[in-house]
Amino acid sequence: MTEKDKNFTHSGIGADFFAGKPADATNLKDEKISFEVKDLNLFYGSDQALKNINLQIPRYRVTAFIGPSGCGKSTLLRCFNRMNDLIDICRIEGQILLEGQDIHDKKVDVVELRRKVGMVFQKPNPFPKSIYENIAYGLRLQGVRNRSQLDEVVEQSLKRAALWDEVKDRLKENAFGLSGGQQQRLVIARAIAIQPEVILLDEPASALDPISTAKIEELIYELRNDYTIVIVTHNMQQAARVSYYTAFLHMGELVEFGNTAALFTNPKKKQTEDYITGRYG
Ligand SMILES: Nc1ncnc2c1ncn2[C@@H]1O[C@H](COP(=O)(O)OP(=O)(O)OP(=O)(O)O)[C@@H](O)[C@H]1O
Repeated sequence: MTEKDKNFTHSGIGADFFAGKPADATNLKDEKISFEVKDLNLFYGSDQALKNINLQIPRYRVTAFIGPSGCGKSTLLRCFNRMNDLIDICRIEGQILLEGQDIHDKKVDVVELRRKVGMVFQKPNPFPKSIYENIAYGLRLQGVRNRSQLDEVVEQSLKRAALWDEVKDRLKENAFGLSGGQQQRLVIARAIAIQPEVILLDEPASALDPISTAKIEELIYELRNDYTIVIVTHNMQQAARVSYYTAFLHMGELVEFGNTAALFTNPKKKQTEDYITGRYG
């Protein structure tokens, strides 16, 4: 370990953490891109929360957003499925392209955008329905009535979310009877059931105990090759464990974006280094 690497042990993440992981296995320029953010500025009333963000989110990779409280991580995440549309005082300038299509274009159906870009929040939010109906809900909205088709999707989605074995004998029970960690995996299964391309995770494990957190992290790892995943996290170890790319934000600006191992062991910007070594945040 070099002298510089030793500096990173404050956050518990040093070069050792990444031993064996390829630091620069893939360059961003070689990736297919899901989202492209161009000159994005976002205002809540007269307060600017995001400043001139330019960013690409690689397809079928896990990208983590890290940074101190209030730096704009959740705000940026909510831009990707236009959840900020629901906030009256929010105004956006710039462009966000999903697979080349401007998501603010008049032709874009927001309901369809949110089907393609699913979102999971900090607090699990199952519907007050049975476990089965939570998963079947989105399909029923799409007009699927065929029972065996619904059964199949429910089973596959719950398996994909690593929950099937725990709930297969109680599918008719209310989802509120599940533990917090199980509810969060149920919500992820509900998102998976309608075949999204992207899954946005806003601090998905911060309300969970360590064992449930580990299960969510394992699940993210399992899903990483089939979905573009963007995760907001306060927990740098979590970002280091689950993500392939990391974006560090500070006071509404994107300070640094890069391969996670490289960003944590060899940050290019002083602000990033200060944050990951625990000097502030
Ligand atoms: N609905 C809103 N109305 C007005 N201001 C908001 C709203 N949501 C967020 N903000 C402000 O925008 C800034 C960025 O907030 P945001 O929640 O995106 O940051 P964050 O990095 O996710 O923070 P945290 O880690 O604490 O969740 C903050 O100054 C916050 O007060």
